Amino acid sequence: MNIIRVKDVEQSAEKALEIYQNAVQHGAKVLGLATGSTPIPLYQKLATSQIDFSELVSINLDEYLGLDGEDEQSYRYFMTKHLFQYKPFKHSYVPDGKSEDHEAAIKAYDRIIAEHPIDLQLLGIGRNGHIGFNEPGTPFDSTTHIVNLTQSTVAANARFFEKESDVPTQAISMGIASVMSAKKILLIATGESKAEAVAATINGPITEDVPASILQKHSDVTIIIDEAAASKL
Ligand SMILES: O=P(O)(O)OC[C@H]1O[C@](O)(CO)[C@@H](O)[C@@H]1O
Repeated sequence: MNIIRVKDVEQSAEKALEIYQNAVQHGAKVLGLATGSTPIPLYQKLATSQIDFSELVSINLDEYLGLDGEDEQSYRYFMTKHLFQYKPFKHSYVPDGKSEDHEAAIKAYDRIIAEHPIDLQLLGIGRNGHIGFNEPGTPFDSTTHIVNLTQSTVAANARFFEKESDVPTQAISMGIASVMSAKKILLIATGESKAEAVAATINGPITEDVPASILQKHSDVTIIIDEAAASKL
């Protein structure tokens, strides 16, 4: 694991931008993307950068079940708002949260990942160590699947909704094995609320109780953390 400690959120985004510039210059063709508040400063820098994504493919980690791409709370909408409207990709895949046939949507997404091997996978991390929507207890060999969100995750994501009861309780998420299949992984964690999860991910045992701890087994992981997120290392 390559740990990059930075002073604050701004520096985390600057450092992450360098990694994207380098990856695209070296021929990256498929970018695994994440949502949540952590990646927003990076997306702002990518949106105003000189990088051309029009020949690249993006594959997003997850999508709430029951929301379609036009729903302002959907992750497709989030990605369009923060990145795709400024930097279109050749194709941007997001799991289908509105499919009537979840099994078909899951199989289709696994096929997309198999046909487009991810060169650089961006991750945030949940306060409970989740990656994507892979909550604690998710098998390390999981591929795309339907997840039941924990109360901690529903509460953490409620800030984007009118009220907590509006937060979907299920999502369709790339699995941990799907994430681990990426050639390179970049995890960004900022803020005190992630300090425990970061310490468990980097120094803790590899356990399904902390999904991100599996990253210790990946050959090319970079973790960018600010001082607050590094405070329990
Ligand atoms: O970056 P945030 O908003 O703290 O979210 C942390 C994690 O929670 C999720 O948004 C899922 O709830 C992940 O996609 C994200 O990595």
